[in-house]
Amino acid sequence: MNLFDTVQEMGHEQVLFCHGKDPDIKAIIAIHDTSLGPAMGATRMLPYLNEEAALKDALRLSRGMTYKAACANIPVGGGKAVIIADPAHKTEDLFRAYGRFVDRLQGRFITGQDVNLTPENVRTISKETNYVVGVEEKSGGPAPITAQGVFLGIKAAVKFRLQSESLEGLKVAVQGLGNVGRNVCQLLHENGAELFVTDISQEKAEEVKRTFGATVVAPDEIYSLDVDIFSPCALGGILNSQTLHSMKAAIIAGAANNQLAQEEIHSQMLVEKGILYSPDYVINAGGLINVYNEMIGYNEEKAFKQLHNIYDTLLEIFARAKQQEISTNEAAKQLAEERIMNARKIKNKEMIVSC
Ligand SMILES: NC(=O)c1ccc[n+]([C@@H]2O[C@H](COP(=O)([O-])OP(=O)(O)OC[C@H]3O[C@@H](n4cnc5c(N)ncnc54)[C@H](O)[C@@H]3O)[C@@H](O)[C@H]2O)c1
Ligand SMILES: N[C@@H](Cc1c[nH]c2ccccc12)C(=O)O
Repeated sequence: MNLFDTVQEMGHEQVLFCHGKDPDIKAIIAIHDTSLGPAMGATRMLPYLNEEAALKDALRLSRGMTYKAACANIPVGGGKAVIIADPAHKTEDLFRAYGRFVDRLQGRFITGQDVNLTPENVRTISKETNYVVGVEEKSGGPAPITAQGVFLGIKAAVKFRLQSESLEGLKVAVQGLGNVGRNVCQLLHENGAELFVTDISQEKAEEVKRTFGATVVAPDEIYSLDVDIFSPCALGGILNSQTLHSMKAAIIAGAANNQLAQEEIHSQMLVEKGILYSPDYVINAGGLINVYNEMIGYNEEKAFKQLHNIYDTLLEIFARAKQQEISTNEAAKQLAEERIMNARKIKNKEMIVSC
């Protein structure tokens, strides 16, 4: 990877390589854009195959956070951090060293819990910096609100693609029954949908089968089911040439980040197959809305009002994509970039006035 070319192409403001000897720490903090406000992005910990894979993850996820905040109309920018390590080797020293790196950014980057971090780990990071959210879980953690946002996104897609206000009798395949996926199943079940589910944990799948009458399928069978909606709530990269080839669903709407394996190729493939795709960073903004509201003083009414924007924003994106004959992914990007450009123009005007 040609580092500066990539960073320039993706529009990042700053990428920090954090290294320490004692304790041994390797982390990357990617700040994509702060036009709308400080960069918010949770921290994940993974034993990446190589450093390039870690960097790619941080760059792509941080850009996703910028677009996520812009589409959700939240006045923050996008960032993301990855700690390159095996989660089996967590230590207090490691998280405190990481916290000091975050603190040195003096609020340009605000972080919290993502893949393989626990609320306890985030609490340890917060011993070194105040620029952490979700420590107290004042609002009950982000997953329930993320699931509600996904549910609203599914309803918007059903309205646009199937011209229906109801989910009654629709078949939905849910991949991943973790914190978000299980809540999505509950909301779908309560609204009359028929569930087909999978998880690598047999225990989770059996529990959802018992509780919501779902049909359990093997992990590699979930993509090709004859269903109306596919809701990916587990991993990224699941929309690829192989899975899309056999996909029969009319709608894809789920919580997972970075669903498209290769953005341009696979968003185009979705258009060609006539599948309506709800861009991941639009439909899964509930978690960000939640932590943002925690940061400014949690107000449930306000948070839910912002959450409901997901429904209207998706309808706007679908209509824009149809009108311009572009992918929904491209339409979402356009919307986000317009909002960021407007914010920059206002900032520039304010600077001229105050000069
Ligand atoms: N938690 C949030 O608020 C939030 C917000 C935005 C986006 N997301 C994204 O949504 C997704 C789910 O988040 P979560 O908090 O529910 O995570 P989680 O870890 O609680 O759940 C993920 C589930 O997926 C299952 N899984 C993993 N690999 C699988 C596979 N190959 N096939 C089937 N199931 C598999 C796991 O066993 C687990 O049950 C993630 O991609 C996350 O980045 C979550
Ligand atoms: N990880 C969530 C949002 C989130 C949860 N906790 C956070 C802390 C800081 C910033 C963002 C978050 C997402 O991908 O949308």
